Amino acid sequence: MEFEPPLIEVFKNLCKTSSENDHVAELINSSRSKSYELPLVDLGRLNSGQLMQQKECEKEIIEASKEWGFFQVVNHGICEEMLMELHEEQVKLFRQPFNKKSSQNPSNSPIGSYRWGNLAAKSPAQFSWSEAFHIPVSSVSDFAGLNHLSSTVEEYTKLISKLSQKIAEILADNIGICKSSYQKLLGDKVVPSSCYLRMNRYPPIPEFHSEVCGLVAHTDTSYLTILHQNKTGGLEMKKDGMWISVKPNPDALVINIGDLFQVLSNGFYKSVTHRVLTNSKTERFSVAYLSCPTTDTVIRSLSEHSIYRDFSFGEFKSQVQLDVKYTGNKIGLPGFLR
Ligand SMILES: O=C(O)CCC(=O)C(=O)O
Ligand SMILES: [Fe+2]
Repeated sequence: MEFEPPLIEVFKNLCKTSSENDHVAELINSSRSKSYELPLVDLGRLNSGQLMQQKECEKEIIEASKEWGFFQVVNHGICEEMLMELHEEQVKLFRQPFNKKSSQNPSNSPIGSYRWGNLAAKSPAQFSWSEAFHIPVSSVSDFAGLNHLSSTVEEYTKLISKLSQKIAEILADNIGICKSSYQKLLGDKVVPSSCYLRMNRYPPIPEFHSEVCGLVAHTDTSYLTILHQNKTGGLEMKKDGMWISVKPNPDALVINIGDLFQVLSNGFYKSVTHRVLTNSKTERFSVAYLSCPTTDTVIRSLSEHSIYRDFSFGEFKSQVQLDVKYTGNKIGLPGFLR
């Protein structure tokens, strides 16, 4: 099929050249993961006009961010029709010929970039059986034009940006970031050119390779990520050393804490490792919105006893890119401890 990236060829080569081939199966162990229900938060209460309900909802968001780093939300203000249209546009986007998709590849392109597999992978265990478009929010409209997508993608991005800001305000307020500091740390710094929409597609994988990840284990380089997943499961998060699968709920969006909120809160909120498993029968789609600041933003906790040294977001991103290039893996926050 002309839309499929040549994942199998690259993966086979990686298997040939890698001595770790025999150990891939150790990494997945998908049959041992548990299917828990993540905390489910009804956001309808935030605008109910009832102070008690609003506070209760905020408390649940804070508790889930602290205990799980992951939660699902319903009554988030994005209607089912829009989510269905978003999905259809996404299918259309990925059904374009591979050559056209990969021509949108330059990583410094302001309009967005296309990734498939993981060309930095040093072993099969580091390979991601997926393709993705990474689009700065400020370029969503140009990107949609270039790929003949409807205005739904832009409308979705506007709504999800607002939702992300609301959740960020609640989390920041709880860790003592007052309105004026919030503006300096997040409000003025989280702008459309620094936030991203990541559209992911996970093609079905031949059964004999089912030990390969759709997306290798990672934490998100963001303040917050809000994810819409289609009905095909596969997302797993790590809790207490166990992989837990995040069952798709058609009414819900998945929110997870990224590395930057973990630093801001000095480890109170958890940026949790997650990954995506592959499926031999059905393809999976997801759209992740990543809220990020401008590269010059200094990331620091307000605590006097911060466990992380101060760093700019640009420095953090560059380090992540270097680590992936040289080791095949993201190291992330452990490299920024004091
Ligand atoms: O597809 C998913 O469920 C997860 C995607 C993800 O973790 C990411 O894009 O960072
Ligand atoms: Fe992620």
